Amino acid sequence: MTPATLPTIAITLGEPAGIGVDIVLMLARENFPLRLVVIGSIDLLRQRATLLGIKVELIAVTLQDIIPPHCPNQLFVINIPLNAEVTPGVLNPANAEYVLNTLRAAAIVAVHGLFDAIVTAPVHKGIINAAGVSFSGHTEFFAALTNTPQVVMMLATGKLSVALVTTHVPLAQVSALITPARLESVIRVLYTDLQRKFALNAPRILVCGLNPHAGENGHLGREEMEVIIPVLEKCRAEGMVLIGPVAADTAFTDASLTGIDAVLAMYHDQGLIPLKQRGFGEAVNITLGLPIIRTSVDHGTALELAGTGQAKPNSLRAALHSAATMVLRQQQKETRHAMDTM
Ligand SMILES: NC(=O)C1=CN([C@@H]2O[C@H](COP(=O)(O)OP(=O)(O)OC[C@H]3O[C@@H](n4cnc5c(N)ncnc54)[C@H](O)[C@@H]3O)[C@@H](O)[C@H]2O)C=CC1
Ligand SMILES: NCC(=O)COP(=O)(O)O
Repeated sequence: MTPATLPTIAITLGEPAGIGVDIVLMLARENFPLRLVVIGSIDLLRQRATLLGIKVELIAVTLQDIIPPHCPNQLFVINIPLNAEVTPGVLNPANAEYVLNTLRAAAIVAVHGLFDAIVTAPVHKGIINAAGVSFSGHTEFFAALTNTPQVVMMLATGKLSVALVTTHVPLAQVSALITPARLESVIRVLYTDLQRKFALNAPRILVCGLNPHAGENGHLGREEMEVIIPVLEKCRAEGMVLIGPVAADTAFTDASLTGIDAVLAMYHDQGLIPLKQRGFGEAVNITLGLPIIRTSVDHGTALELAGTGQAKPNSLRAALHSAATMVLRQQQKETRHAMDTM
């Protein structure tokens, strides 16, 4: 990779009272072949760096600037001003708009192709809602900003990738949300992006049932018979390899996962408990279906660790690596396509 082809990646700092700022500063000390631009408050970075004893040169840039390859202990920053002073660990609804502004800026630069990908540090969904803005997550926020009708949340660690049919919704609403239309479009996005972004020609997807024992032939719930099985049959008829619906309680055993590229879980905790059990702190959250590349950490704001130096940057490092890999894969595909059409 020559410096000219190094991906440019934007990182948003997330909730200012959380560990997002800390782990970005920690990662800045490392060496990696990328161009990095932080989107967030330069004052906040300066204050937290002092608190953590991290020596870092912070350089304010604009969208017109060319970003050089990353050098350890240096960060280029698109400054988004805070609305209020920040005390690590203490949430303040006054800064919710600041957080949303960082996400809006990141989406704009990615959609317009100024940067190749977005990596997000964690936000606090509760405080944004407390500030009066209905917000269920980056996934849904970026879907709305980019007018994307169907996005899919997928977390990956090592060989396990888990995608979700429903994301941040109350458990009581899950069954009603598992409609044939939604399930089919989630499967199509997952299948297409496993091919496009992960270079899997014929992905093998293991689909969980919703009910205990995948409904036990309708005796323990009817969603499998009425929704899941018909949709899987329709998609299989097009050649997709879809295994299931399988009982979710044994879907994540090593035997069950052999030869599987991704598991499709029906709801958040069905998929993310086993995923985080395997690799919490090392996994990556990827939004499939977006017109931009977006990855994130697998953890939250960990308010109690902010400013202590105890937060680990491993998941953020993995999220950067994963975004860069997807960018390079896309660049190679575009180059091949250009050569084919010459
Ligand atoms: N990508 C995102 O924006 C995400 C945001 N969240 C938000 O974060 C907030 C807090 O969520 P919680 O359920 O408490 O989860 P959490 O992930 O913040 O904390 C769970 C446990 O893991 C520890 N932990 C988390 N990240 C760590 C790190 N990098 N290094 C060392 N230890 C770490 C925490 O100290 C805590 O004990 C919520 O508002 C939630 O919505 C949660 C997950 C992802
Ligand atoms: N459980 C994953 C999570 O909360 C992160 O969601 P998002 O902010 O990436 O949509």
